[in-house]
Amino acid sequence: MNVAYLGPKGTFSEEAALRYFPPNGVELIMHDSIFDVIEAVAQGEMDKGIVPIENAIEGTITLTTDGLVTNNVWIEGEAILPVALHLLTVEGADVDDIREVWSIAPALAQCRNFIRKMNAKIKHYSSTANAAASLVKADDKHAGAIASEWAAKTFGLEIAKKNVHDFEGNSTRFIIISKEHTEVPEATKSMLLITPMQDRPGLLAIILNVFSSLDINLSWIESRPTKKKLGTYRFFVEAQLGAHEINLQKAISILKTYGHDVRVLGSFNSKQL
Ligand SMILES: O=C(O)C(=O)C[C@]1(C(=O)O)C=C[C@@H](O)C=C1
Repeated sequence: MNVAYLGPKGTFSEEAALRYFPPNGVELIMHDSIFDVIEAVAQGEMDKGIVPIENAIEGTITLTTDGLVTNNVWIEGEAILPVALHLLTVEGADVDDIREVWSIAPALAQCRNFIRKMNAKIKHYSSTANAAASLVKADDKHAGAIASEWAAKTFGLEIAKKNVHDFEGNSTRFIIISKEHTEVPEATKSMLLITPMQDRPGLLAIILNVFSSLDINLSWIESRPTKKKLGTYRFFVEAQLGAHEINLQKAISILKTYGHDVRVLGSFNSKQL
């Protein structure tokens, strides 16, 4: 079995993949972007993929939610990884001389206050590890990369400042995706994508009422623009109930009779890494 993840070597995605999948019989294949991972799974080039969907500080990783809208993949698992971000520099660099901080957007956002205090500019890379690798290549003493301890070791960089994320207890939630709809019979969570038929007063309240009236607890709700007209949205709704449960099926059919489009994106269990 092959598993796609965001590379290069040394990303949090790689760490999550190594901790989630058993070592035997699994080949981890790195990809250049989160979107490439989702697409490779949707097109059947990869058996499975692992991508970040939510961070405790920054919230939703919209690259992933948008990828789920446009690609037909199935969420079969969830894994929560503790995330410690550090400022990495090349040997001999002085933290006081750092003028630029490099990383992937969600990691930069998790250290926003720290970077502001440093008075540094930001530069975007496709992953924390890509920023670290680019720093080694550039050998720039005026730049630092926000990445993991594992990335520091992998690329031979120094940890100039430890734990630079703005709030303690940082973690990122990853989803495990596949092309096939593998039913997990004892799944305790499901993810739905609801595209309302048309806007009307109390639309979201009406949708949420369907779940509360069936005693279904929701653990996550996120709206994303339809990208067709300003002010129109789709809703990602995560329920604490497997897709096989009768109450969830009832909720889906009620929402459909209201005319809303409902896609079940997956049904899964959560794992702490
Ligand atoms: O760049 C990486 O190391 C990733 O695996 C991506 C990513 C993300 O985009 O959220 C994953 C976990 C952390 O939140 C920071 C970066």
